[in-house]
Formats: sequence, structure tokens, C-alpha cells
Amino acid sequence: MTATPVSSNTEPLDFDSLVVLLEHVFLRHGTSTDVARTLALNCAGAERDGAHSHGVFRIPGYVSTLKSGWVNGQAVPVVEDVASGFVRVDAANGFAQPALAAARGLLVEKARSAGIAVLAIRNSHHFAALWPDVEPFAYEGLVALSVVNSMTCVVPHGADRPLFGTNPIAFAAPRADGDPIVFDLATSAIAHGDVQIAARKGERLSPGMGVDSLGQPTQDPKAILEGGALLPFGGHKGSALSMMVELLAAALTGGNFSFEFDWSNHPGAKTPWTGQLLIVIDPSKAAGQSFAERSQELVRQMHGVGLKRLPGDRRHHQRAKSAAEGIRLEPEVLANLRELAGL
Ligand SMILES: NC(=O)C1=CN([C@@H]2O[C@H](COP(=O)(O)OP(=O)(O)OC[C@H]3O[C@@H](n4cnc5c(N)ncnc54)[C@H](OP(=O)(O)O)[C@@H]3O)[C@@H](O)[C@H]2O)C=CC1
Ligand SMILES: O=C(O)C1=NCCCC1
Repeated sequence: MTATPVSSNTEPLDFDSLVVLLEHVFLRHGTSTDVARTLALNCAGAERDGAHSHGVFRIPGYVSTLKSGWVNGQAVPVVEDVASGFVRVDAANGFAQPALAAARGLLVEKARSAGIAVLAIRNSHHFAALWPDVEPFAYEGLVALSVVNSMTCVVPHGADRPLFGTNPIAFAAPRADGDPIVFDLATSAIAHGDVQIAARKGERLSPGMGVDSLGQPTQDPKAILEGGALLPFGGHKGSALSMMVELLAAALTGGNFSFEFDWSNHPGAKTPWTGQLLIVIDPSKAAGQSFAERSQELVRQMHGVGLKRLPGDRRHHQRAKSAAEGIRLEPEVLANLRELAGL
């Protein structure tokens, strides 16, 4: 690894320098070089794209989790070729992204030959944004959908206690002109990371996002974090989607439901120990070569009815801005990263 020196002032960082800095942090806290590289690219990519709830904000959580012994930063995923359209990976109590990386080649090969392929990851920890897992498939002309479950903090619609995780769903599809169509959303009214950020900033949340420890509606993020819980987005509809994520990411993969793991013996552990499912489709097997044209037509029509912003537009705008101007971190955030990296 060639480390580009990272300055200690508030000058913006280029992407590669941020990746190297984060690699140092992961390596210093016991991950293998492959895992360090994979997680550093993922986390720096989120920061570059302005996905702040899953950018460098997450690094202290990764570090405390690695220190706690909850996750194996050196895990070597075990890939199983189980059927013509099915790949299974045991992440071996490691992170989900290296498990996806290990199975990716086989997954794409199967999707291209069978038209569709499923990747079931179990025994894995996902602490990141989900869009980086699906977006690259769309740049290769494939459609991808992924779900991952997290930790119990969401009250199912109509229930009175939390059970589900914040359980995101990410989708990516190619289009003829421009970047792929990508969305990535928590099935809770707000991601847990954004509640933490709001609590730190002393901001109040919009109504309908969470309840306090007595189950009463609250807009105070601290009340949600200290014994309270989140609500699903869209009432019974988001709740049904969150239930689906539990079924696909945990029951179908052999991973834990959000309520099944107990990290109480690992103080500092933050990463949910669950599962993840990916479905990859080769659209050329269905609609022929026309899919990207058809998705472009849909975008054209959406713009035609006055839509200014598609899901993913903000990220791509921020990505271009970061490429032109660099990635700006708060001085204390940068200082903390350098300290964690031992630089
Ligand atoms: N690993 C895990 O277990 C978990 C991870 N997460 C992650 O948290 C992140 C944040 O999730 P969440 O807070 O739900 O995301 P947001 O609500 O911020 O955004 C959800 C999606 O909607 C798009 N979007 C937002 N506002 C608009 C708008 N006004 N018009 C059009 N599109 C819009 C976003 O695009 P754009 O990105 O361009 O703004 C994005 O694709 C995700 O990356 C998710 O994967 C969440 C829960 C658990
Ligand atoms: O923001 C969230 O919600 C989560 N992100 C990472 C994993 C735990 C839940």
C-alpha cells in the first residue's frame, strides 16, 4: 500500500487519500488487507457521495466493534455454488462486503447464463450504505436488488415494541444515457445513523419517526436512542417491506433475524450480525437489448411531468463535486481518523 500523506489541516482530501487513510484505520484494528481495502473503498465512496450517515461517521463504530471481538476482521468467506441460479456465502462472522466480493464473479456468470441469479450471504455484518453493493452491477448492464437486515429498533406497524431492523432495500438498473437508476432506502421512517447525527447536532426530527421509552411519539432523537424506537416509513406498507427484508435477508440466507443476535457480551459492538440477499438479472434475457432504452424512456417521461430529482441524482452531483473540489471533513473528524490510523 502506498500511503499518500494526508494533511492535518482542513484542505479537502482527494478520494484516493481518504481510501488510504481509512485502510490504515482498518489495518491498525486487525483486519486483513483485503477487508481493509474493501471497507475503505465503501466508506470513502459513501463520504464522497455525501451519504454521510454511512461515510466516515461510521469509522468509530467499526473500530469499537473490531476492538470488542464481535466481528472477525480477518474472516475468509466460504462461497458455495449451490444451483444454476444460486450462490451461497458464509461470511464467517466477517463483513458482508468482502463476502459479496468473493462471490461476485460467480454471481455475474450465473446471471448472464441463466438470466437471473441469487446471492445469499449469511453470518455477516453490514454497517454501510447498500447502494455500493448494487450500483456496479447496473454499470455492467445488469439489474440488481439487495436487502439487508440490521438490529431490532423498529416497531412493526400495529405493534407496541420494536422487532424489525431499519432494513434497507437498494435497487439499480442501467439506462441508455447517463448514470444508472439507483435507489437505496431504509424501511424505517429514518435511518438509525441519521437519528444519531440529529442527536449530536441537537436537532429535532419530523413527526412520525419514532417513539420514546414509554411508546409515546417523540421528535427528540435522544429519546429514541435512549430506550425508544423507530417507526416504519409509510405505516403498514413500510412495515410489510421491513418484514419482507427480514424474510429474504435472514430466513432465506440462514442469517440472524434482527432480534436474534445478542451483542451484550461485546461492549462497543455496533455491527448487526445478520444476512444479506442480492438478486441480479440480465435484462437482455428478458426484454432483449431494449431495457436500457426503456428505462431511459421512463426517466424522460418522469422529467416530462416536472420531476427535477431522481433517486441517485444528489449522490452523483456530490460525487462530481467531490471529484472537482475534493472531500471536506471537519478538522476534528480528520484528526480523529488520523489518530485511529496511527498517523
Ligand atoms: N446497513 C444497514 O443495515 C443499513 C443501512 N442503511 C443505509 O442508510 C442510508 C440512508 O437511508 P435513508 O435515510 O432511508 O435514505 P434517504 O431517505 O436519504 O434516501 C432514500 C432514497 O431516496 C432518494 N431520495 C431522497 N430524497 C429524494 C427526493 N427528494 N427526490 C428523489 N429521490 C430522493 C435518495 O437518493 P440520493 O441518495 O440521491 O439522495 C435515496 O436513493 C442508505 O444508504 C441505507 O442503505 C439504512 C439502514 C440500515
Ligand atoms: O443507519 C442505520 O439504520 C444502520 N446502519 C448501519 C447498520 C445498522 C443500522
